[in-house]
Amino acid sequence: MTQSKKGVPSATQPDEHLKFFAQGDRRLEVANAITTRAMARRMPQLMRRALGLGWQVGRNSVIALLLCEVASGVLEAFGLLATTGVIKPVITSGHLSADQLLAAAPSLAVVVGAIGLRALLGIASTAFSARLAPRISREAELKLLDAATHAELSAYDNPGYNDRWDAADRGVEVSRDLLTQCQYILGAAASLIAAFCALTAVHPILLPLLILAALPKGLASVRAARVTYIASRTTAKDRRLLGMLRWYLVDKQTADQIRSGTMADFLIGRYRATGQEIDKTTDEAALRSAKISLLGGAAGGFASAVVWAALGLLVLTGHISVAALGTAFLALSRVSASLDGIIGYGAQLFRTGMYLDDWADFIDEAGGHRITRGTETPTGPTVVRAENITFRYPDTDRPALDGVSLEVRRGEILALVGENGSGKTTLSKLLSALYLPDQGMIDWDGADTRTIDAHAAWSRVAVVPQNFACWPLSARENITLGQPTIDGDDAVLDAARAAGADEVIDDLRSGLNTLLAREWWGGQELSGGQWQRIAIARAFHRPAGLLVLDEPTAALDPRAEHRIFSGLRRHAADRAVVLVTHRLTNVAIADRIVVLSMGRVVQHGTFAELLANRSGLFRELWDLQNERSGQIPAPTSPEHDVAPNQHALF
Ligand SMILES: Nc1ncnc2c1ncn2[C@@H]1O[C@H](COP(=O)(O)OP(=O)(O)OP(=O)(O)O)[C@@H](O)[C@H]1O
Repeated sequence: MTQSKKGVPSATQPDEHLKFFAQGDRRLEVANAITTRAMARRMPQLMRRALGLGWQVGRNSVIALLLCEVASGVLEAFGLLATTGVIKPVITSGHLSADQLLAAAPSLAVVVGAIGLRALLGIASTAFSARLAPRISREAELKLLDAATHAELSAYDNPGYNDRWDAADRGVEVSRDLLTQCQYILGAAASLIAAFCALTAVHPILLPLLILAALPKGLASVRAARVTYIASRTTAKDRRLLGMLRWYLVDKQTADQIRSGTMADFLIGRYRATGQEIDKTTDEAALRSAKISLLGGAAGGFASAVVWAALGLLVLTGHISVAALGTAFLALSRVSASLDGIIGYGAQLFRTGMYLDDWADFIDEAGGHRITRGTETPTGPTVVRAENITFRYPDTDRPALDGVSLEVRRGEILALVGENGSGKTTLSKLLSALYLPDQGMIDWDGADTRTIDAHAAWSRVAVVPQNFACWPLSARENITLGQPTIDGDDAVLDAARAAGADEVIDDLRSGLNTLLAREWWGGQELSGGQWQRIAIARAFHRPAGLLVLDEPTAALDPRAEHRIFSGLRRHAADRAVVLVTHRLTNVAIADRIVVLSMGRVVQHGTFAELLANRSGLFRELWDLQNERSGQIPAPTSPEHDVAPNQHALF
């Protein structure tokens, strides 16, 4: 909500509505600048791209497909030229005798044979293209997934990124049409060339006349395709919003809150309103397209009339025979159908091409965020140091971190403490090389994380994030993350024990082999705390130099929490540990504590030092957290006795 004063919304300013936001939609600008000439120039490039993609997934099928189309064109030319030979004996005498039929038989055989063979070739090329299309689509999808996983994590914070991803994803969807469209265009082009040859044989003037006749319709189809593409791009954000609303409405995670909060009608109302906005845009585009097509059709009809008039004139003036007129008639209808095919499928191909450009751009630069760090392979890390770092999320008013410096070494536990939004999670992501600072440097054993190979760096980090993933995999794979273990299950069970996940695994019907996904056939579901134990075991199992625990015990019961923290020191022996938590009793285990406020370090020291500083933020938070323990009624029986220092802790 827009604020007139800090935290106070202005009555005159409207509520902000959920709307995906993308700065400067580059593709829309490109679409607006598209001309028919540009489209015509683009066609061969798109055909090359289609065949190139096909080549990667099945070169034999591509060769077979091309041969089928060429052979089909050649057969068509022969068939058309043979038509004159069929008509001539019939119309020269005005009646049909057995001799005339016999004279026409060879030409007739060519015509019939050509038709039959072409039908067979058509079936074969459809089969080849059906074989290639899904493979092309999968290949395109795999390339996109590869690019997305090679984008910087910060890409997701960038408003334009999701939009580019969506456009690229649409490119994958349409990629399966690419080859079919090319196949139809190639087929139509082969037909056209055959008909051109036949027409030129009848009279050369017919050729330019035909091209002229085809132009208006062609121009109109191109413009209509552009209008449709622009509408599709304009509504992309709203369509994404629909997808998200659908997810919130039906997903298991929100299902209970949709019901208990009686949210369904409200969200469905939003869905309906957004759908209506999309409809409005697409209706306008459909109307514009129809108008353009109508104009193109009218102009094309007039141009065709001119061609037919010219043909009549040629017959009347004796420039072509009546038999040749028959061939011309067939060739002309073939030319018209072929041109329709080329233009229609060409326009579709062009639209597909625009989506594929989005896809190709994304693959080239991972939505503008391809990881381009250095290639240094990290050791350790033994010492992780933040040197005067500043970090700001895109389009935010103030930096999430401002001039932060700290250090954590192997064998040490460093705790990050502070109020909500003070920058703890952001800092932990920078320390683990998931983000890069805008200014300053994160240094791993003397190497700037900007110069370290990102994937190599992440393989040395173990993270338990606040929102950890519950992978629909077996319990073992959930701990090993599907990565091979050299010492079988021993290390997995060790990590599980340290995280208290051994009790969870013992209760599973097939132990480590149990699939942890209820909604998947046969899977078992865990409670929030049980999942958290698995997530901690996952981090403990990873052979990492840096262990980051962000609120690792938020869902754990006191016994499980106690077990984690009492065992943490053992894990810190050969790791640098960064612990983020609001439960200040837990940070007593840390060697040093850094207190953050509004992205800045406001205090640092040991637990005892910070507690002793009565005017510091840490002490204030500590007192607030423990204030209510003084209000707990004193125990009335000896078995409920609590040690004095436990009041302070719990
Ligand atoms: N993806 C993001 N895009 C924009 N701003 C963000 C993003 N993530 C965090 N912020 C902002 O950065 C600041 C620091 O957030 P961070 O999550 O690091 O705080 P935190 O101290 O971990 O908070 P908490 O205790 O609530 O987990 C906050 O002001 C937050 O609004």
